[in-house]
Amino acid sequence: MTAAPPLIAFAHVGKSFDGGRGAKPVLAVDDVSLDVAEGEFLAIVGGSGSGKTTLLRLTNRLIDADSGHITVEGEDVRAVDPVRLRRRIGYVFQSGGLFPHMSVADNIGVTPKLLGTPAGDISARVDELLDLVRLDRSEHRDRLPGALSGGQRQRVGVARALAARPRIVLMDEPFGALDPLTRDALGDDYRALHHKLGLTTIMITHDMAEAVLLADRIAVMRAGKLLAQGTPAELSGSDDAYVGELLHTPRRQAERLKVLLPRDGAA
Ligand SMILES: Nc1ncnc2c1ncn2[C@@H]1O[C@H](COP(=O)(O)OP(=O)(O)OP(=O)(O)O)[C@@H](O)[C@H]1O
Repeated sequence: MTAAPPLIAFAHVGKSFDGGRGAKPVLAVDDVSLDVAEGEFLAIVGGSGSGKTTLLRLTNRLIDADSGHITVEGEDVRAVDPVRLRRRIGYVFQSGGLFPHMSVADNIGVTPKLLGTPAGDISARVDELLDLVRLDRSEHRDRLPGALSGGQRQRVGVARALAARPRIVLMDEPFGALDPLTRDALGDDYRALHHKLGLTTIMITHDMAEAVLLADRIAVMRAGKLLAQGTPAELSGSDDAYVGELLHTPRRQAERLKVLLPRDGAA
């Protein structure tokens, strides 16, 4: 039996940026090879400046690689028109990335409108998406992003990313700025959506605990390089010191919490 081809594949991908003012170029992504299978939820974990966002932006050609190849659904991304590619790939930004002067409904409907979808169909799709991300239709449809909580804004960001029915969703620290309860609820809700819609998701997070709880597989980046990849259980057996360090904190916290909170306090 042959294995299914990956839905997204990075092969020896490299990307540098001009360091500016005669400084050395910054090697943001350094020879990264990584496959993401259809239906998989992959978390990319790493410190600030490790190249996570650059890797995500290379996937939908917000920027182009200097070397190597990236394929999405079997096509080399360089052979695909970037605008068409981006319509096939949902993108959720850290702070929602919503247009502040546009209502929730208009924000969610922006891509269907660009695709020439009739107004009535867009309106029905907006309602469907609000239900999907568990926002009350009548309460939220006409609000401006500034009148939403951070968690509600992220829900709208997810709805907008899903509007054109993509098979792939890229998320750049989507829940990082939220309080822990909202973050947990949104993470769980998104994970359920990922399964229900049969999505393939790549999510960036600084938080190894979040990655372990949500993702099927985790890729660890440091200084532009892919240090390790695997299921949480596989990473747990890694002998890489940095991976061990990243796993140490959630492990230690879990052990301390078990002692300090012997009984589940939830109702
Ligand atoms: N447009 C750019 N021009 C110049 N340098 C850039 C640009 N984008 C990223 N870099 C540099 O590339 C490196 C990787 O940046 P990147 O944003 O991919 O890291 P990151 O892991 O996503 O960081 P963070 O977690 O802080 O968002 C950093 O040194 C950054 O300064």
